[in-house]
This record gives sequence, structure tokens and C-alpha cells, in this order.
Amino acid sequence: MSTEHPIVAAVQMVSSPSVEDNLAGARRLLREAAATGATLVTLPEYWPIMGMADTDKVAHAEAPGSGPIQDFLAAQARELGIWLIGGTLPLTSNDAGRVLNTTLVYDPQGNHVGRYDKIHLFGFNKGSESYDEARTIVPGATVGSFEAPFGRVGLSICYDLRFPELFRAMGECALMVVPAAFTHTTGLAHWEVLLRARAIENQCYVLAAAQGGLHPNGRRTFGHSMLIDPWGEVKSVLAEGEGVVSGAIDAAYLAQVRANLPALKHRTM
Ligand SMILES: NC(=O)CC(=O)C(=O)O
Repeated sequence: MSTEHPIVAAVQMVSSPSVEDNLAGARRLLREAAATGATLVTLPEYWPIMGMADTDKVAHAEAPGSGPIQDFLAAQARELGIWLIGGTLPLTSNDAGRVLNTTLVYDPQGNHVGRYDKIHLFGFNKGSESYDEARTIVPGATVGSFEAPFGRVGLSICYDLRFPELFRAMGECALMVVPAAFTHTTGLAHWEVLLRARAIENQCYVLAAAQGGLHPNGRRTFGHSMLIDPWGEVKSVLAEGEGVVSGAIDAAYLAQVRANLPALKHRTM
């Protein structure tokens, strides 16, 4: 990874209930991301399975450390020589009817080097839209981050974006990553402003990988995967459909923003 201006990328997908199709799509899009020069890439939430029913992900859950989805992620990281943040996949939990919604991180040799289980579980009821992740997901309990060559990378998942205290708890990061599947309704109202707020208040880059389109289960996701810089400027965005956004992490610019406006040093709590 060039430590001067490393390129990072987010993959946007419109995942279906077919794990096989989603793996093929991710394989193609990861190559597209690597072709931009990206040395760190993230997939979106629920990339391997956006089931017809919420319970479908329980059927496809893998035990931590083994399974075809985890094998696929390790192989992609190794083959492409990238740091791979594996969006989210369902991992088995102690509760037989529910899974953990987990981000796994792999280094360019394909070693598993990080993990974060989604802590905040989405609930929403408005008109015909109703979501209650707590029915099928067990919440995580531990803040997640890992050290990349350009600095610390903080891990979060989708609805976590609404809880700034989680991002503060990650410590000073160069980059915060948000694999997501925001609904179209809530995304239209809140997605960009929340992402920009997390970048501005933590004075770091934010890379968000979204689901973006109409899924076979009827769910419509917002898309707008994006890279935001530490001043809160959107550097790259993809509105809808499958594809890739990428851009550079500029360590000197990050340091300059923090020197010009030392808000992180002015914290009192
Ligand atoms: N889908 C989510 O987890 C979150 C979401 O859509 C929102 O917070 O809005």
C-alpha cells in the first residue's frame, strides 16, 4: 500500500437471495475496485445474502472461522493483494434463531485481522415499511478497529451511523468505514448528512459502501456509496446500481485539517 496517498474503494451492490450470484457479483466488483489502484476495499452490508425473508440469513450463517463466504473473502484479499473489509455476513451466535451481523477484515495475504459485530439493531415503522433487526440478529458488544499502513481504521455497520458515541469510542482514526443497506426512505432524509457529520466531528475520512437499488424481496435501498474527506467534503459518490467509488487518503491533508481546527484536542469529555 502506498503510504503517501493510498487509494481506498467501496463496492456498491444490489444483492439478491442467491448467495452464488452475490459471490459472483462481488468477485467482479472487487476486481473493478482493485483496478482503480485501491489497496483497501469494503463491501456493503448483507452483500452475500439479501433474502426474501429476514430469516434467510439465519439459514446461511457460518460458524466464525469457517465457511464458503469466509473462504471467498480470504481468497479475494490474497488474490488481489488488498486489505478487504468484508461488508457484513451472518455468523452463528449462541441463540439458534438469530445471527451476528459481522464485518470481518482480511490483510493482503488473506489473514483474518479484524472483526466487528453490529451493535445497534435497526427498527423502523412507517406506512408499509417495517424493519425489526432484533428478531433475527443478536447485537455485538465490542467496538472494532484495526491498524492499516496509513493509520487506524474504525469499523461500524449501517444503523450504527446514528450513534456518534460509537465513533468517538474508536479513538483517533484516519478512516472510518460504514458498510450499509440504508432504506431508500431513511437514506434520502439522513444518509449523507450523518456520514458528513461523522467525518467532520472525528476529522477523518469516511468510506461508506451501500446497497443501492430495488431487491427481489421488494426492499429499496438508497445507495450513494461515498468517500468523504476530513473537512466533510464528498470526494466520490455513486447514486444507484452496482459499481465502485474510490479516492485517495491524504495523510498530510488530514493532519492539516486537525492542525487548523484542533477540535479533537479541545474535547472536554
Ligand atoms: N438499514 C439499517 O440498518 C439502517 C437504516 O436504514 C437507517 O438507519 O436509516
